Amino acid sequence: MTTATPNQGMDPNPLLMWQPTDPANTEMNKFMVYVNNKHSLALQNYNDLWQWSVDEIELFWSAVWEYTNVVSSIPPSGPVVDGSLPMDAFPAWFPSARLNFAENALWCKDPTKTAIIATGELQSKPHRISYADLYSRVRQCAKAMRKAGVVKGDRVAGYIANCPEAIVAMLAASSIGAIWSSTSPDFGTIGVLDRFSQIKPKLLFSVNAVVYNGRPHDHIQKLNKVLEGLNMVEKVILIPFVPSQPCEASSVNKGSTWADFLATSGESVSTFASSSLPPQEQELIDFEPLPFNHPLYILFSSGTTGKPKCIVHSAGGMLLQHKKEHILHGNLSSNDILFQYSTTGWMMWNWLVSGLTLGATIVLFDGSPFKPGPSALWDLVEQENVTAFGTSAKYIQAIQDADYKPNQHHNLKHLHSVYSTGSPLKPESFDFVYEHIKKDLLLGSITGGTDICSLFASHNAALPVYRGEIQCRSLGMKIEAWTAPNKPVVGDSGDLVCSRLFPCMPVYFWDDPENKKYKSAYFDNYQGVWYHGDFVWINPNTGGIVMLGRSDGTLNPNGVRFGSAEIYNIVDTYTEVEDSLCVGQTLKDGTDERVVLFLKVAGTDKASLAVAAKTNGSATEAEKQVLDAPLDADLVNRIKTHIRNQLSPRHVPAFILKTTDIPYTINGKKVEIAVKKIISGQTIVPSGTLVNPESLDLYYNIPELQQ
Ligand SMILES: CC(=O)CC(=O)SCCNC(=O)CCNC(=O)[C@H](O)C(C)(C)COP(=O)(O)OP(=O)(O)OC[C@H]1O[C@@H](n2cnc3c(N)ncnc32)[C@H](O)[C@@H]1OP(=O)(O)O
Repeated sequence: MTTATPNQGMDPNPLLMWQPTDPANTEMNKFMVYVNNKHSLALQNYNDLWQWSVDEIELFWSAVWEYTNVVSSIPPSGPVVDGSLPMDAFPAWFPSARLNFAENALWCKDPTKTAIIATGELQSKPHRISYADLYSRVRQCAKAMRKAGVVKGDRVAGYIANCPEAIVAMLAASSIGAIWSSTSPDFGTIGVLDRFSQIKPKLLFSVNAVVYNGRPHDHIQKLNKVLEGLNMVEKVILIPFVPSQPCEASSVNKGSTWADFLATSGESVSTFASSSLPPQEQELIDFEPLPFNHPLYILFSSGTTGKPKCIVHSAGGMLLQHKKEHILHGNLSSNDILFQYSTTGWMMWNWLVSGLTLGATIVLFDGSPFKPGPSALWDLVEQENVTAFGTSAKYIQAIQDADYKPNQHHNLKHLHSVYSTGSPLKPESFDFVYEHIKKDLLLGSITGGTDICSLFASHNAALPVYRGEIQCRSLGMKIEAWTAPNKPVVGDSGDLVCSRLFPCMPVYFWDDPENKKYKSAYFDNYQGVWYHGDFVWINPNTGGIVMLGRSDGTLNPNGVRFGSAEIYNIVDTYTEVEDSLCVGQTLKDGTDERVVLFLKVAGTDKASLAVAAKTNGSATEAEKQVLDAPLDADLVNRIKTHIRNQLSPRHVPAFILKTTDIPYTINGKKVEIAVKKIISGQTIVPSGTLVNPESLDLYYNIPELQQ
């Protein structure tokens, strides 16, 4: 466990930015009335409700199941979970129930209603798919998957753009009980192989090309490279995502086009065959009735060592948690049009897809949100009457920096919520949203992560919004700020922990038979209590939350999280580089960071310096010469290009700088957090566990990192 940074500047009396006009009419308050009646309680406010939800987890989650109308082939009976067990016992939830995630996503009462609006950069007009149409496409795709030999538990992967076919394939896989996993086309070969080679997918869905930043990028070449390392894939299904680009099945190994693949279902289909028949009048999908804990998704999170963790999320956990978040916290219903800017590689994509389980319309966008200009997403909000608009703190900052004021150009009358995630939303961005987007809306700063594929602290349509704060701890999530084991604090900063079981905990990590990796990822710091790796501050007055940054080495530039191990795996292949250290530098306003990669070039270690000292005079002179010599520009460019091509453009460090020593602990671990703090402006007292504490001096006041 780590000591929290001091809670400088935290304001226990933040400015009130917005209040709901009719809180009694929100789903949150209606739910409170529902549980009061059902369990003869007298809960008065959100705080009471939250406390009850984390004290009585069995009653709470069972009430969420009923209130949000989960569709199940066998409804739950008997115990919900053994709530007395520690979190790292990973008990089964709702063991008697049987359900299917895809069935829940396709249940919409009005089949003519639009399920998906899909668009993106350089696309002339949005593509619309009704619930009836979605149902028939999922049926065809599921039949084709079964024909291809996909069975329960198989992995089906997407190296895929944010397009309707990704959702069709995901729902088709989950209707069978296969497990879906996706990564976005900006990922390079190693990034994809490090992920998919671990989970061994049977089918791979992909696209011919993507468009980003105003131009098409061919995807086939990258796809073929990836396939060289994925010989377990039996079929690759190629979607003609960019019509102007070639899309030949023969251009990839084991390739089939989307249309040819669907045709193997035996149904006569065209690529976008549309069906207006309601599901009950169509041939029905054969939904597998599955236990609550049956795997739905595999998501990836990379750390400071080794390959990315393959986090397996359950169908029941995702369904119940996302329904709780969308319906109770977001006050969303089937009348809503939900947009979230995301790629298929971020968990917000999974979160968006769950909007289908409410019967809402979801809006997909693929490409740069700034092309052809900063109005791109706002045109969409206006044209499609988007009611809830999800984006990142970084995006809000970017339009603010561009001095783009959406309310001067757009009629946003249908918009009732804006969500922001990825990194903390700074107080000035709250001012910007209320002044230049819309006065009367719920600004939900939300936080959670890939590890839970959902939220720990979130929006709440029944509560006021205070400047700089996340509105509340989410129902059923017993999150606290701990300064030591079992020492929760309020009004002071601490480690973000979650100390009670919740149903969307990962069911397991892939290929981790004794849950060793799983336990060490979350339960090593505080025995049996989920440690999330963030610092947090809880306001005693408002109950709001402020996120204070990572307490581990996770990198988070522009709201895109990844681990330093991915960078080390690349840099380690360079013989010119003896060692490296990759850390984030928190920017002055504390809300974003840039990645800095330090290289210790071969020949600059202490022994070599001593040799140089003999030849050149004093050791310090030799050290000075080595330090003063600039890093070879060609080496820097090669590493940057390598990272860009093999991981993704989003992984490329903002700075690659030279160092002569890298701090290590006596256990042989690179000391990332201390260096991160130093380059972010803090002074560190070296811990006694360092082998070379003097090396930390090299990281103070580095000129390049002062602007
Ligand atoms: C609840 C939770 O806690 C959950 C989460 O956090 S989930 C994660 C949430 N995170 C986010 O939403 C991330 C937010 N950030 C962003 O969306 C983007 O950084 C941004 C839209 C704000 C900025 O966009 P941008 O300026 O275009 O930069 P970015 O999108 O990062 O692109 C970086 C590079 O990748 C390239 N790129 C991106 N996608 C590409 C693709 N598909 N093909 C080729 N290149 C691509 C870009 O061209 C760019 O290249 P250059 O460096 O040559 O310019």
